[in-house]
Amino acid sequence: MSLSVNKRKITIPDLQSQKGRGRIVCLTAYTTPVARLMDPYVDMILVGDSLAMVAYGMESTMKVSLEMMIAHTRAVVKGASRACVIADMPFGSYEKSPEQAFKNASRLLAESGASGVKIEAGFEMLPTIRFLTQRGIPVTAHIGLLPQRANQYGGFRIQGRTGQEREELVKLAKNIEMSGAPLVLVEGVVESVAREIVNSVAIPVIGIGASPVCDGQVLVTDDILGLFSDFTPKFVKKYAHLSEEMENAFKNFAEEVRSGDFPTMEYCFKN
Ligand SMILES: Nc1nc(=O)c2c([nH]1)NC[C@@H]1CN(c3ccc(C(=O)N[C@@H](CCC(=O)O)C(=O)O)cc3)CN21
Ligand SMILES: CC(C)C(=O)C(=O)O
Ligand SMILES: [Mg+2]
Repeated sequence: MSLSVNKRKITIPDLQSQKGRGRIVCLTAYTTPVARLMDPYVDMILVGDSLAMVAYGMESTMKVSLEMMIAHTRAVVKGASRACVIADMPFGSYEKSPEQAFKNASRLLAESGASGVKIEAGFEMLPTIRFLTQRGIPVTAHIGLLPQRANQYGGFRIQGRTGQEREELVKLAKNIEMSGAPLVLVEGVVESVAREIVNSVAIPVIGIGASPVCDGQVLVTDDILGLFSDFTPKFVKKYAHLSEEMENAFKNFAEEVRSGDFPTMEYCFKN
């Protein structure tokens, strides 16, 4: 059954109840109007640090500040009356220690009204996941392809292709569950590894480029709308081509202003 029949606010436990049932629907949003439009149709809205590349023209997700994440998450919370809002912790705001993570995650939640945070995690983040979840902050752990570590991998590289990577990812997912995380998000892994992860944990696994075996799917909204095209990952399906529509609108406006066709009297005040 879909959570979409619910009228009330979807909570993290509601999402957890979907393990092995319907699929959790998630998209990113960074602004109030976009959150408001998707709210009736999605279970979860992720305020991703992808906003660095999608909304600020930065070349990586590494330059987003906590202040930017707070401002955008607050805007999204305003537009989300039923979807569960989760915010990415920015690079540098949580890796140093569980205490640093708690300080910044609690600020992000308190100042935005989001329901939980997401961090990019390897084994070294397990104590932090435990520290936060034991203190009232539900942490979604993002594993697999970690965009905040692109410098280390030498780009956005699909994970789980070697036997060792595969074993480590499955072990990591199990440890994340044991550390108290309510959800795990898996990005850019081969199908067989995603399947093993989904079957190894009792918490929902939300996938991006991680095959249909996952308990939920997330994509970057600007990608599915055909608004962002600096690059298009193989896992993106375009559901609209808004760039073309916007370009047409800009071109037509410019032409009409230059020709004098806009504004006509119907757009003018008269006394
Ligand atoms: N607009 C946008 N969409 C995203 O999905 C996204 C972001 N931004 N920014 C942060 C990360 C970066 N992501 C990416 C970016 C590129 C590939 C990509 O091009 N992957 C190659 C495969 C490379 C390999 O085989 O190792 C591909 O062909 O899809 C994947 C994920 C996902 N995230
Ligand atoms: C791609 C998703 C999972 C994300 O982390 C983001 O949008 O920043
Ligand atoms: Mg992110």
